[in-house]
Amino acid sequence: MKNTDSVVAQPQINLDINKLTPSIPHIPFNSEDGQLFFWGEDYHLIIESLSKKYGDIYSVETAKGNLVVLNGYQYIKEALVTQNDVFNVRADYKILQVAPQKHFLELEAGEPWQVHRKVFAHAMREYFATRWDSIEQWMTTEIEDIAAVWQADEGKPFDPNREVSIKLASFLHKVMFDDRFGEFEKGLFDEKSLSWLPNGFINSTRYELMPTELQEKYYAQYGDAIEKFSGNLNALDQYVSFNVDRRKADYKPGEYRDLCDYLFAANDSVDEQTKAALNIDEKEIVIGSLTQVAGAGGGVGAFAMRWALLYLAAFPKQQQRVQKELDEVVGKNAVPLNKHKADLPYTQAFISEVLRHCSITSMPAANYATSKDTLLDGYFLAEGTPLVINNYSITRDETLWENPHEFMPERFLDEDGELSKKQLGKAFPFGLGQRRCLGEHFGKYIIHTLFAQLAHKFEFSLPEGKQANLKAISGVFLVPEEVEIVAKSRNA
Ligand code: HEM
Repeated sequence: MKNTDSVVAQPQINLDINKLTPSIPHIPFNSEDGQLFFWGEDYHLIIESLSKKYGDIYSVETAKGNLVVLNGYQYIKEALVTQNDVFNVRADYKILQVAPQKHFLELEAGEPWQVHRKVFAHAMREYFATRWDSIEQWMTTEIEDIAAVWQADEGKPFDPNREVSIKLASFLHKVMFDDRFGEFEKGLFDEKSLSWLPNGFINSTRYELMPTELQEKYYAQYGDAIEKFSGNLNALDQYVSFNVDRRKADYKPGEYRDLCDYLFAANDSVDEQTKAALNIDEKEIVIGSLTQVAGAGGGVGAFAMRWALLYLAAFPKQQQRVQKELDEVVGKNAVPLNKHKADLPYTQAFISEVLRHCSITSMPAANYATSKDTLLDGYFLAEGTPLVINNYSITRDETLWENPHEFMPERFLDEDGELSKKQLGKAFPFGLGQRRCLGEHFGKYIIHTLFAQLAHKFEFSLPEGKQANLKAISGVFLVPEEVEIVAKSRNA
């Protein structure tokens, strides 16, 4: 036992760490910049421009307390990687606490998140370990269907979103539920629906952080996006729940037909006591996981493809180089598959540069918060401080990229023309740290395969007399404001 005889009583000193550390540059709500932060349209550009004035860390006054914004690779890396045990929980927004979103893995925190992430990752590993050949065949079939529609409409300007969204959703449906999209599923989603998700989330959080007396005015301006955001999440949830119930009816433990069955098994692998203590159940583990697959894989995958085809049309010389590489490595009449990927450095560099330049994931999918008191570069952040992580700033960080505003696929190649690991290590479209995307490998597969097969089949251009418009609708994901391209079959 410890001898306490010699311990002398120490005088009590109450240190207020808040007073001992420098104060974070602050933007009051009623200042011009505060109003810009809350009411402006291009959120990613606004938070970026404020960082030029206030620095890479600043705070914004809200009706619920201060919100801290982190910009630039150094701050974001220090928070999400070095202090990943502190910057790993979610901010306390009402919009995130209602079903269906409260079941999504990315919105959970603490032990329920850890358990959910572990079993979801395990289920995906088990599923993908044996399915790659079939997956590649399903994907190729869906892309052939896309191509048939575009060939029939050859020469007419179009937005690739419709065919890509529906066929990608159909592919994911096969992965999750072992059959392709039917007319019923197609009817559930309209082609533009997922494009509303990105700004809906930002507008919902800004609405919650406003003083009550201003919320009505805010709603009049942004309510449409907020309603569509919730409506689309509900549609996604209904679609997944309906199919999970259908698969559950004839699920046989030990016989795995699809990813849904692996998730039933994952749910069974967590004992009931643990689930009860953590307040998680089958709704989180099966439906919450599959909603991520459908929403993230389908939504972000289609956004990425819209951008990628737009960049091909806007940069014809670079498009020719992609196609030359595909023809030489794959062959003019063969289909680009996963096995070719390693021999297609320029094609991969082009995709990496699209994701960097369009800054597809300009913010993490949900706002972060701190799990305990901490210091960041000497600044004090109390437990529960809500944060906005400005990933867009990494894609424009001049200390990382030469001429960051220019589109230059070759920046991802080394002097031997191979993909540069060093450059890839500075781009984070799938996030950083403990909460990095769980579907990164699969997400990359989806983007690469769709891109390589479509670029191999078609030459894309802008409609006659039209200038490239690379402007984005702002949100947690950046989506193109408008895409209109023309496709010409390369095999004609
Ligand atoms: C298609 C391209 C995709 C991109 C660009 C992407 C990007 C991201 C990003 C930026 C995050 C947020 C990281 C953070 O909070 O800091 C994220 C989270 C997540 N993504 Fe993806 N994602 C994609 C596809 C997928 C797919 C196909 C799946 C599932 C199969 C998936 C599952 C998840 C999950 C579960 C999380 C939450 C992780 C957590 O909170 O622990 N994603 N993703």
